[in-house]
Amino acid sequence: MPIPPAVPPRVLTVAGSDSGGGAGIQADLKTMLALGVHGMSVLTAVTAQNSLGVQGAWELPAEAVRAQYRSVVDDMGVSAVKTGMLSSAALVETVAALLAATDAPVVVDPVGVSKHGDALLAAEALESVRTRLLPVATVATPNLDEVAQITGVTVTDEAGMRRAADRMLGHGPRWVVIKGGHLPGDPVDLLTDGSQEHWLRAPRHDNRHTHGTGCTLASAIACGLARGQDVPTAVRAAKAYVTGAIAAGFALGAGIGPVDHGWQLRNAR
Ligand SMILES: Nc1ncnc2c1ncn2[C@@H]1O[C@H](COP(=O)(O)OP(=O)(O)OP(=O)(O)O)[C@@H](O)[C@H]1O
Ligand SMILES: Cc1ncc(CO)c(N)n1
Repeated sequence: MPIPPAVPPRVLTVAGSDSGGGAGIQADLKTMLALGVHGMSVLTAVTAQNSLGVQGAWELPAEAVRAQYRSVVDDMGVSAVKTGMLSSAALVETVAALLAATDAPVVVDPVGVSKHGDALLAAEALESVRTRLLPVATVATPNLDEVAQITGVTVTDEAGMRRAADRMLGHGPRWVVIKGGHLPGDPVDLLTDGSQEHWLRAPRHDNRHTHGTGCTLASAIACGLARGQDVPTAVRAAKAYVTGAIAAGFALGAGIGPVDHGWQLRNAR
């Protein structure tokens, strides 16, 4: 058996708990295990959630978020950070202030609503996302609903994705991935830093069990960055990983089941 490196790449997720295990902290930690890094977590909120929607959400105090972050970063160190559900303006501002002081690459998934349309971010927090969180992002990964909320651009085609990317980059992230998964046809994502443009195409899997796709993609990008990959390499690998996880999604519950974060491990058996 190969001897593992003494210090593995360490990825920290700052996100909410999804009791159904498809999205949120659970998706992030499973992705990190599957991609061979050490996963760590700062919990921002607890949701009661399943394949049918979000039945309840409870936010943690800013002090608890700050304390978790300090515990991890000051002792174990981080190679990359991923943010997900931040719930309120207070938590967005708290997390943005912590991240402004890190040298590690930061992947910001600006989570707004769940697949079922349940709010995971207060409307009044959007301005803090624009002015405090996006400027500290190495990569931001909005879906089309989040793009509309943040920039006001309604995207219906690839030209619209380009316009939306320009507007997103205006808020300060170094790179943006505009996720086109909600457009009809094969899912296309646009990765750009304003000078390079990469169109990432994959076959659409008609599996409706897609709970957690966005969290999984963002975490997988953070894993690649933690391994020292450049942004285009990390995003391409993450897209391949999430595509496989969607193809293998689990028909669990009466609604939208979770993607299978362990699909590569199962295939390898
Ligand atoms: N049916 C599908 N088949 C293949 N790829 C898909 C499918 N749906 C989405 N994707 C891809 O999955 C990734 C996540 O995109 P999506 O737009 O679904 O994120 P999201 O809405 O933030 O997800 P969630 O809210 O569940 O976390 C993107 O790379 C997108 O292109
Ligand atoms: C806790 C949590 N974070 C993110 C998402 C993404 O939609 C979700 N459904 N739940």
